[in-house]
Amino acid sequence: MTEEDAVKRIGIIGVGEIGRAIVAGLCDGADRPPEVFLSPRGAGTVAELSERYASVRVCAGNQEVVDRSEVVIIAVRRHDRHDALAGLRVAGDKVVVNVMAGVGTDDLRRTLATDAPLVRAIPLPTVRERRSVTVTYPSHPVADSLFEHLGGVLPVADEAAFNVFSALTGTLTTHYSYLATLTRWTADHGIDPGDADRYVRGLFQGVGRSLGDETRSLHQLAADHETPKGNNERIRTTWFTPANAQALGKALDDLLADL
Ligand SMILES: NC(=O)C1=CN([C@@H]2O[C@H](COP(=O)(O)OP(=O)(O)OC[C@H]3O[C@@H](n4cnc5c(N)ncnc54)[C@H](OP(=O)(O)O)[C@@H]3O)[C@@H](O)[C@H]2O)C=CC1
Repeated sequence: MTEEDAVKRIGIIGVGEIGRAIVAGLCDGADRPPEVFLSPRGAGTVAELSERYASVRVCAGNQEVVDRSEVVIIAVRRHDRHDALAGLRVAGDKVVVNVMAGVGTDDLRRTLATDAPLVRAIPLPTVRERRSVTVTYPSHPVADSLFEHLGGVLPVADEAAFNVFSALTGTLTTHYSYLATLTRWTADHGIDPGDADRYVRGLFQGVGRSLGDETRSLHQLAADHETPKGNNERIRTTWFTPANAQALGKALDDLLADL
């Protein structure tokens, strides 16, 4: 994205975990950060962000966020959306980016009663370091260039495809819990919990790094880490059985049906 293309005024309604990560991604170390306008809820967080970044300002209310911005990012929790948004006036020349999981475009259009383009997006917390590949639908040049700047953008063809990616992001904390379970098992066998924690983190940081090697498929990476009849093959085939894989697929299907 060139400086000329860059969105210059970005509003965020709902400044919690993901809102704060987006602000950091936009402003941290940026030569010419955009002006960012924040909704006032979460007074401690927004005050801290406006102190840390000169281009960030806290607005008196959500309508002011909309009025000052070219792009408005909606990042409240799903069940807070009516309180946060009902009655706002959103002119047709704004672009609204909806990052709320499980809130479709039709639903948001009813709440906002606007003709403005509405774009759904799935930013991940790594937008903070400008390393999230953000899925968007529908593709919109302004929203796509915003997320391109935050680590990359993956526009998809329809809302059904968007929901498939959205379901995938629901597996993240399971992954952390899997690692915590390995650590607990290690400590249960008499290993110092600090050593267990450090070792498990190190093991899987190695996995994270090898995922960066896109010349090898995921199956190839697995095969490269596995000795025939070795320990990895044993755990994979005795624990991650076809029934286990099927149960994971079913949990994802059930989630998808609710999105
Ligand atoms: N966390 C993540 O990794 C991701 C989250 N999302 C989506 O982003 C949304 C927010 O998630 P997350 O950041 O985790 O949630 P948080 O609870 O951390 O943040 C939500 C923020 O919205 C604020 N808020 C509530 N009501 C209003 C209102 N009426 N006007 C303005 N702000 C309001 C809350 O303030 P208060 O604390 O005072 O209630 C809080 O600061 C969710 O819909 C989620 O699905 C999407 C992608 C990734």
